[in-house]
Amino acid sequence: MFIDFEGIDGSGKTTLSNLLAERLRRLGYRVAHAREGGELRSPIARRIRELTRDSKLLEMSPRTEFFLNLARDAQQLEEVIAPALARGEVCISDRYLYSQLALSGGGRGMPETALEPACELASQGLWPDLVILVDVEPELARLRKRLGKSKGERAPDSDSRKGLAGAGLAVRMRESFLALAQQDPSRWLIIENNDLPLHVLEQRLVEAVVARLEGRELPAQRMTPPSATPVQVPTTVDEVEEHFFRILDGLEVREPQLAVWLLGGIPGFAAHQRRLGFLERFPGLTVRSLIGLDDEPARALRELLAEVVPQDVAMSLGTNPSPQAMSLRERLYAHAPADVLSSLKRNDSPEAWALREHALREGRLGEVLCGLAGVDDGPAWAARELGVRSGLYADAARSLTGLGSARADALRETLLAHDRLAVLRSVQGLDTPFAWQLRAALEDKALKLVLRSLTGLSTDEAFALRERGAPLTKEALDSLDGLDDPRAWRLREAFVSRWPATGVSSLEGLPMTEQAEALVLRALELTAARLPVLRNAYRLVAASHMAALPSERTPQRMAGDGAQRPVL
Ligand SMILES: Nc1ncnc2c1ncn2[C@@H]1O[C@H](COP(=O)(O)OP(=O)(O)OP(=O)(O)O)[C@@H](O)[C@H]1O
Ligand SMILES: Cc1cn([C@H]2C[C@H](O)[C@@H](COP(=O)(O)O)O2)c(=O)[nH]c1=O
Repeated sequence: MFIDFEGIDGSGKTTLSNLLAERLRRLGYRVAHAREGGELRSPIARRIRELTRDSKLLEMSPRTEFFLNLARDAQQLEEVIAPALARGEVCISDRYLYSQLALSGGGRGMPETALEPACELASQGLWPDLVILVDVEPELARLRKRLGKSKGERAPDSDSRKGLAGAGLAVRMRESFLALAQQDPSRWLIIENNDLPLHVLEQRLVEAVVARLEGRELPAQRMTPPSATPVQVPTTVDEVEEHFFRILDGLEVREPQLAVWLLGGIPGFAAHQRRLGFLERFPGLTVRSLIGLDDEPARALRELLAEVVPQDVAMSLGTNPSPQAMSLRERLYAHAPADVLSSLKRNDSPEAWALREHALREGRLGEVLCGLAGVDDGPAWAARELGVRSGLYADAARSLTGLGSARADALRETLLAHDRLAVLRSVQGLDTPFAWQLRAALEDKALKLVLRSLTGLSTDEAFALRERGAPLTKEALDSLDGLDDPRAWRLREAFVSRWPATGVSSLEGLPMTEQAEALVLRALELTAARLPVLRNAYRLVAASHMAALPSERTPQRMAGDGAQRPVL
């Protein structure tokens, strides 16, 4: 029997397919997993995969990508899947040709009728007996993936071609997978991976697959969580806090690390109380959740954990340039040099330069460059030039972020030949001819980064680009953070139903006016107050509570962190 796992990135395919293989083996079945632990078994397929992920290959067309992906699946089929089936084994695959239909069809917009014959050819008529669609809300999948990366489970792949089109691609792929499942209900089994602990999903999955292996019928196509009490949605922003912590209580039992992660950047007493509850089990994640916060409890927690998790403490400082943050960095440097140096962006104080000079004497040029964004003095330029001579192109490009001078653009021109995406990232917030030319050249190749580079811009050109991008991906709304322009409001209101969590987070930095409240409540209602939206809503509510406190009690927001919200 051939069992294929499908679903968007981060949906849980690798986790669940590995668990199933293990359980079936323990039950005595002979099982071959074509991608055990996430690694494709065929070396040729692995080489093709590298090609499809290479972020230098921005010109790869959707058709080329489709044929390469087919080649990868055809090779896995011939080298691994077909022989395992011929030996009479149960063969499990983590993605197969359906992924290519969903990516190239739903995701990239190629006509499915044209794709199907090519898939048929690649499959040689061999299609899975059972397809398990691990269905998850894309925002939740993104959160879990980010958390996994922060725990070091996965290598960071910010510079893979994957994801360059923006988070909207996963939303379209999910819709495609669900449509494929609907067209062929006897072959597809849908497992929702939103609210159930892994061990429960695993058990249900094993029972369903064993039923199929024993020739019994599958219970139902959709394995839905048992309906709990009717969903309650906040009807005023004052109810958001209670709802958020109630949902967080449930999550704390199932996925405690995700619960800590969701506290990222939330100010106020209630969130600090929760952090204390997590401190012992997850000190690193807990201190990281202080990003953007500079109140007394945040400072005390950092002091407490400086020796225990120095890297996380350094990260949690963001780019705060306060004297207290600088003196903590001096203590942390010996244990977390890269994170300390990276947190010196826009900081040209003598203390920051003392740290950089120390690092340069230790040969840490690349790490120094990573924290030079926005610094425009002589020593910064000397470091950049040395970086280029040493081949540190991406780091040199990073160091240019926020600089709009002719000198910065001249260096960008040089760096373009080496790393276009790094240069694109460096034009964030710039309204220069160079920045606009680059955006135009890369709009169809790296829409996510192009849209992100608009953060803080309110020109007509920036809004025109956002309007083109908003139907495709949420990053068009991300770049509205803090903008109170009528055009920003029109975009939020038009697209909050498509990108509800981002519609809410784009209100960051704005007062909680009636218009903002209405948008937040609409997003909550549209999504039945699902976690990613509820979490973003609570972050706004908590910030507005802080802003309403009498000024002597108002915890300071981190200076220098105006444009920084935790990447969740
Ligand atoms: N129900 C769950 N509870 C807790 N963590 C989960 C759950 N489902 C998935 N995860 C976590 O989410 C992350 C993504 O899961 P996984 O790697 O299995 O997804 P995937 O679909 O294989 O992703 P990709 O296609 O990107 O490789 C992992 O860190 C995994 O541990
Ligand atoms: C570019 C891109 C691809 N996918 C899908 C389609 C492919 O079959 C697989 C390859 O990825 P994997 O890491 O080897 O599983 O992923 C996608 O989901 N999103 C993308 O941006």
